[in-house]
Amino acid sequence: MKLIVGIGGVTNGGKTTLTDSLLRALANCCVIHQDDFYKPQDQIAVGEDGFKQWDVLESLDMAAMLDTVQAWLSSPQKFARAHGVGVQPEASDTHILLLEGFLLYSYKPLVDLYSRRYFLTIPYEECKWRRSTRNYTVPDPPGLFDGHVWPMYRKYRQEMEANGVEVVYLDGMKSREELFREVLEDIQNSLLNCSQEELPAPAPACPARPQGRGHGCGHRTARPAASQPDTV
Ligand SMILES: Nc1ncnc2c1ncn2[C@@H]1O[C@H](COP(=O)(O)OP(=O)(O)O)[C@@H](O)[C@H]1O
Ligand SMILES: NC(=O)c1ccc[n+]([C@@H]2O[C@H](COP(=O)(O)O)[C@@H](O)[C@H]2O)c1
Ligand SMILES: [Mg+2]
Repeated sequence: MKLIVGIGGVTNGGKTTLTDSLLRALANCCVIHQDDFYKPQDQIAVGEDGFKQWDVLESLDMAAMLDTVQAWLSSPQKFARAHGVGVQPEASDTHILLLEGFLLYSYKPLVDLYSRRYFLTIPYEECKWRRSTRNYTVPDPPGLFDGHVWPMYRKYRQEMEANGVEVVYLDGMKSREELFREVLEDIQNSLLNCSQEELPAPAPACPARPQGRGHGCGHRTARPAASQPDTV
């Protein structure tokens, strides 16, 4: 069984922190960080606003990211070994790939590959404050947050919602521990549901189980969010 889980959402929402904790807790689990697919700095366009456009999809080599996901899909065991992840023989049928990044659900060829799409949100003020404490490889010039980062976040999120991409919203104001427990439990439940679907048909005496949609576990759509925190 293969499960691709997206840990997406706003910059400084806590994606990398949460992903690191999940990676330590889950067996046979690999990670792909979207940040690793930034194009070289001299290929990042400068907008009419004068800012380098770090927060647009075109600044990322998404085709290369997709290739990496496909390499995992074609052989999770080989991928894990190549990335120094020990494969546990007793859990070897189940493999999880975490995709982590701020624009995970805006690149069409990737969108349907997720079994679960999480989306971390935090309010504007908190985001601006956390961002001011971060050191990126290229430091933010004055005004970048209000002039580029936050408007692009709003734009891509609105597009995602308008396109009907179903995500599970996570409130990034919760503690690291609470978020970790919530998501770990949810992933473990997904694994249980998937393994139920893969069981042979029940014996005639048992009540019939509802039929799956025939796409396999890795291609099911994430359930819609129960509620969306009003954070934009
Ligand atoms: N749940 C949380 N509550 C408060 N601060 C957090 C939380 N998760 C992460 N942080 C802090 O917020 C900043 C951004 O976290 P990070 O995981 O790098 O976010 P992202 O990858 O979404 O940009 C870091 O300083 C981190 O320690
Ligand atoms: N990794 C880099 O080379 C680099 C350079 C400049 C800005 N950034 C920033 O990284 C952010 C995305 O990463 P986080 O979601 O971890 O904050 C974007 O908002 C972008 O402005 C990254
Ligand atoms: Mg990060």
